Amino acid sequence: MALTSKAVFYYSMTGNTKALIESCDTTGYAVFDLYEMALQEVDFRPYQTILLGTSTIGDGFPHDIFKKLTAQLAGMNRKRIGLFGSGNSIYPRYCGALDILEDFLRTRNEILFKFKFEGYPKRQVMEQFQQLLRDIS
Ligand SMILES: Cc1cc2nc3c(=O)[nH]c(=O)nc-3n(C[C@H](O)[C@H](O)[C@H](O)COP(=O)(O)O)c2cc1C
Repeated sequence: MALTSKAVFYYSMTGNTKALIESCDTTGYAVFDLYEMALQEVDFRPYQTILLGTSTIGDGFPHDIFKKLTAQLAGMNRKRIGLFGSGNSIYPRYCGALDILEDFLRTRNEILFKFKFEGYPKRQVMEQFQQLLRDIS
């Protein structure tokens, strides 16, 4: 697989983050639902551009699966990364999972965007995200 290829890896608890990615035309991207995968099946290495999606739980954290993927995430180097995910602004750390992932990944990789949205994605949110996907070469 070419190193220029693109992939989306996402985890969604109640389907909001999943609904965003499913609303978009993801032609050109390999799309992986982390909920459906065994840990050992997750491999970021073949992809140069990686979109990571997660909602936020706890007190502003990504889902546990990302903790279990720490070694793989730490191994990411010179990737182009986009972060996206749903949250709820009644919590003090709105979509904090994305901030944590950004902090963890930004020194070794290029962060293309961080796209936070509230609850189930509205049409405008879907359109904005679709545009982001189109803008990534
Ligand atoms: C126990 C719990 C903790 C949460 N903590 C946060 C939080 O700290 N920050 C936030 O923005 N949203 C938080 N949320 C809201 C979810 O991220 C939000 O409902 C989101 O839309 C779920 O998206 P998903 O269906 O893609 O998993 C929390 C939800 C639950 C159930």
